[in-house]
Amino acid sequence: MHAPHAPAGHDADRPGLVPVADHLAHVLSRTGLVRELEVDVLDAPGRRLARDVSAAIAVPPWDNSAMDGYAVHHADVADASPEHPVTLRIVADLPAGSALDPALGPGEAARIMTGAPLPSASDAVVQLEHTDRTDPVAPLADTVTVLRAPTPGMHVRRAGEDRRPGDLLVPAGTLVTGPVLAALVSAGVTRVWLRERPRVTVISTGDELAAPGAPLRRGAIPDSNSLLLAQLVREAGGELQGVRRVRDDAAEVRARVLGATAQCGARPHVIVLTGGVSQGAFDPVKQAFAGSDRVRFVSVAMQPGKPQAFGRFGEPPDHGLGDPAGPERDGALVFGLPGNPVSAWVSFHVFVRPALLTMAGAPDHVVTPPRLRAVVETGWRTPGGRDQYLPARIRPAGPGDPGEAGGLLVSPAAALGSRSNLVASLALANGYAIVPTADQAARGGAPVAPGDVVDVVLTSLEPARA
Ligand SMILES: Nc1nc2c(c(=O)[nH]1)N[C@H]1C(S)=C(S)[C@@H](COP(=O)(O)OP(=O)(O)OC[C@H]3O[C@@H](n4cnc5c(N)ncnc54)[C@H](O)[C@@H]3O)O[C@H]1N2
Ligand code: MOO
Repeated sequence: MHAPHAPAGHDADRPGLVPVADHLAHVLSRTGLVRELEVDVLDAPGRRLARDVSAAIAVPPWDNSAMDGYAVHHADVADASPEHPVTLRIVADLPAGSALDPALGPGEAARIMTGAPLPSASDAVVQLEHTDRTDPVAPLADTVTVLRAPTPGMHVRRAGEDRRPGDLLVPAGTLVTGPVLAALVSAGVTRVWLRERPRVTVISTGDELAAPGAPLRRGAIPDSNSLLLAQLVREAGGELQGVRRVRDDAAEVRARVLGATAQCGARPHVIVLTGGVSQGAFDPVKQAFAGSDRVRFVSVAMQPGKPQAFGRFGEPPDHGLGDPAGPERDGALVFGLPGNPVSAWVSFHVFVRPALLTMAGAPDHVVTPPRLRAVVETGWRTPGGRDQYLPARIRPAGPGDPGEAGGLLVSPAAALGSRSNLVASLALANGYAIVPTADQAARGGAPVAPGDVVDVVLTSLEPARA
């Protein structure tokens, strides 16, 4: 595993740039855990476990059969073969769900279905294909002839073989998915301690922004960032507290931020702003926090995503203090992301998502997404002096493709390559490629070329089209 967001090589010509890893470390150092709460296990899906969960009952709960067949005494049939078949008397019929525990004397067997509890007296199951009773729907006969000997314990699933009562079932930090829920209910767990979802307010800024679908006057564009970020928040396990659009007016931006953190009820843990963080004459987010030492503006050594604002501001989030002495006491976590849509998308993945996951108690290996290696299919230019984060189409190599079969291939999502305004092409990205500053320098500024190998991070498990 690579170091989290490997540091950008410090570029001598750009002394003001903060390495990506340093900015991320600063963000995470100011990020605490949200509150934990105990809920019914059926309300758990989609949230993370706050505490380890142990099995309350054995899984499986009792010895049972792994095959449709006949429960036997192993000793009775230890020498059975086609040449020396052994005939047993059938004394019981045990479908799955049967509560019976029939006594089996010597020379006796019970017909048994997959999942039915094994009679206490039995120590092996002969699958029906190894008997003379191969018709699964035939009425129960009086006898069965065993043609092949089972091994001792054959086709028996032992009580507790998966988990015994008290065994660790699922560790803290795990997201409750379908399989996790299946494990919890199978192990008799009825209540679990979860982290609440981090509550997030999204605020987009800009005089040019029109409501999605509204007619566009000259100069206007649809406000896509607020929808982009709202959906990314949901996908990262956050709970949307509100989505707002604000004009390029610093006083209004400040009022909105303060208003969000002061509202009655559940205040947001996080406020994500987009736009207005750069050098423009009307950049309202920058002006809204001017003079505040609580929200700082930095230039991060990444492309896109260079201008970033980050800090804590406003009232602390209520009903949500995981640790009252933790960083939450300093107000909501505030991110000011650049307005260019690709910059906002990359910035969310690199800084905001790790913070949301950390708040929810995700383990480090989840907070830091794995970097995979991919062979470049179509090349692209690099910016130089900043780590490049390129929206990419990533897919497994098939027959006739370059690289090893099953290995990953990567291409730019946009035909125009690495430009932070290409919002329409973002739809094709299922991840991003990372070309560190040092690697760009090592190649003397030459473009990334087909056949090169680069790091990629998947943002979706759905592979790109060939
Ligand atoms: N003189 C300089 N100009 C710029 C610099 C710089 O260093 N010096 N940095 C550039 C970089 S890099 C970026 S990134 C952008 C960041 O700009 P802002 O965060 O201030 O964002 P805006 O100026 O408000 O908008 C930039 C761009 O994005 C569009 N946008 C904004 N909000 C939305 C939205 N909600 N939905 C869709 N599109 C949005 C906006 O229309 C602009 O085209 O600054 C560069 N300039
Ligand atoms: O950093 Mo900007 O985010 O290059 O487009």
